[in-house]
Amino acid sequence: MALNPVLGKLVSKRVVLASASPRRQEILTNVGLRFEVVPSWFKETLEKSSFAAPYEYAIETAKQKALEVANRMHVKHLRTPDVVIGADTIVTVDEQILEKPVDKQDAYRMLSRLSGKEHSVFTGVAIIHCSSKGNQLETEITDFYEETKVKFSDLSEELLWEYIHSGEPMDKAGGYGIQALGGMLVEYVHGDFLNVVGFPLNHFCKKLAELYYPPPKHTVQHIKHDSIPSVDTFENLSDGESESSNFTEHKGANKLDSSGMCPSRPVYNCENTSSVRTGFTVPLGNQNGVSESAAKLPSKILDLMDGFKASKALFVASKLKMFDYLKNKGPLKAVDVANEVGTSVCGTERLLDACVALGLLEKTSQGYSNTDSANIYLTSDGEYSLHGYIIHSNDHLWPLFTNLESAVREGSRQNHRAFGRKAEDLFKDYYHSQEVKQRFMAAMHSIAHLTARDLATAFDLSQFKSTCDLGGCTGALAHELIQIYPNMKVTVFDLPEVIANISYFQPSEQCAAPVTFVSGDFFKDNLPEADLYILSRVLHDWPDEKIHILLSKISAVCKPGSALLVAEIVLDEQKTHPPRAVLQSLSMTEGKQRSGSEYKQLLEKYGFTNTQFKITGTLLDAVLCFKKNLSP
Ligand SMILES: O=c1[nH]cc([C@@H]2O[C@H](COP(=O)(O)OP(=O)(O)OP(=O)(O)O)[C@@H](O)[C@H]2O)c(=O)[nH]1
Repeated sequence: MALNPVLGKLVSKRVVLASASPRRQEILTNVGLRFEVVPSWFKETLEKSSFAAPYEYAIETAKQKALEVANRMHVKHLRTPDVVIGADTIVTVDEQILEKPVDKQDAYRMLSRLSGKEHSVFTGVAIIHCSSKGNQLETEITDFYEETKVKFSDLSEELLWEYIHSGEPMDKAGGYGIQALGGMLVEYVHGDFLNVVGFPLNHFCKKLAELYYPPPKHTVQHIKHDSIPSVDTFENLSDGESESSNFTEHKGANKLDSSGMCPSRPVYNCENTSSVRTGFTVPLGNQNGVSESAAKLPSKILDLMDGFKASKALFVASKLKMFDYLKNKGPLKAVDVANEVGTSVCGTERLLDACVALGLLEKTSQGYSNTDSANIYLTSDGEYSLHGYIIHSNDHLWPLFTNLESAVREGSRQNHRAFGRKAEDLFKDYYHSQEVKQRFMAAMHSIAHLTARDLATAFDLSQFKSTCDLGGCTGALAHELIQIYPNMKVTVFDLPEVIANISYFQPSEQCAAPVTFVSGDFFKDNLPEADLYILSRVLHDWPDEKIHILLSKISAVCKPGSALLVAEIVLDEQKTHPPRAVLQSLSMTEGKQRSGSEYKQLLEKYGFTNTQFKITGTLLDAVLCFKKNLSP
């Protein structure tokens, strides 16, 4: 293994990544580095004009980020790390430094500036080796930077705004994420791709190699300056020599080669690109009988007009368990499915064809069969089955949405219209009718199981010895936590009616440490003791008075340094994205969805600080905050 030895040098050290960037965490995790994440509190406010070159600014910011964490850990937490890594990514164009956009207008300004041009992405990295002499923190700093050139195509206004509304630009230098949707804007990349994403892994490994394996003089000529030494090279080098702390400062080791901004040619415009959906043109006869390419079909609007039909087709096929039959017995002809399910042949054929059109099924001369996604997500026993949530959507949400107009007119829940009962009675029903109870739990379990891994790994939670998932229902997240953190004791706290029905949802293979289920009402009863509390998909459901009761109770039992992990969809600051959250709130009147700053404010009110966000872009985002230390 030629790759491991460099990073292997860090195995026995307490390594801290002083960054909240999920991309940096991912890049380093992917290569097997073990580290704690302690995001830096250093504000990126250094005076840019005081630096001769942009990379100097990025390096200095990276250094300050890492130093802040090293100092904080040493002084406040009395834990001196061995190595702290800090990084800062910036974009430069027209001699201007662009960081993360502060709002959508700012993102627009940045992206329109980058449109059609080549720009540079610099990531400054600081590697700080720490030691404690007496009470003093001693540091040895190594830093470097990497430059990558990126050229954007010409971006149309429509594309720019669509991209901005996706929410992707907001936490990214220069307002784009090359690793995701932003990749569509890029014509070419010259240099290290990962440097653009936020961490120049290759250069980092070379630096580690320089630090831990400084070449003895006689071998210098055998090691290419810009190569990561291979195993052979390592074996030829003496560890004893390299182990000494002869870390040198490599300040601004490379020079900015040129500004290299060349004017661009219009090459790529989404309006003309068939791979990007903007609608298509149809020839229309004009008044003179001459056909002209005129009206663009508004494909988005047409899709929305049909959306409810597609949803209902999915719901009905799920309710009739067609995906289950096809998984077990497919491919099947429509008549066979109809016989299995007990439905009409003509109706079944239409529904199956609709599912093919929607990409849920495949149709061949042998009959209909499930797509891979249908097997995984739509069958009731699929690995990540959404069946429970789909049935909940059909039986519960659909009737509520049917009464949306009345909800908007009256500003109130429509349970009485949809179900002939008030909301509270209905909620009680969930726990009185066995069928409704199972349906509701299956729905919650579907989403919890699907999102569990993302949530459990959104932050490094290994510091917490005990966790309590409040309203954790079937324990889907709890089981995942134990898989990932085998030393963690996890308790699920939920209503007695829920706990009584969890057995069906337990994994067949038990983890090393079983999840503990405790029944109680989190608004009334004492909460189990824990270092970390979790509220997943709870806060959005309740009115402010209830949230006040719940957060006051959690705050009261949390010791300083304990934490609360909230899993919700976090709205952007305009509160219009992502659409899933905004649409979900149409059926609520008591609870509400919140933006990042609203969550931060709410949590601070109950003594939780250092709020960190992980916007996953999937079903749930994660917010981690810590109970404030008592003032000395
Ligand atoms: O193509 C991409 N370009 C940039 C990014 C991400 O952008 C940010 C850059 O911001 P910064 O260096 O200040 O880092 P933060 O996220 O604020 O975290 P710190 O706690 O380290 O300050 C960075 O996250 C890149 O990953 C991208 O994702 N794609």
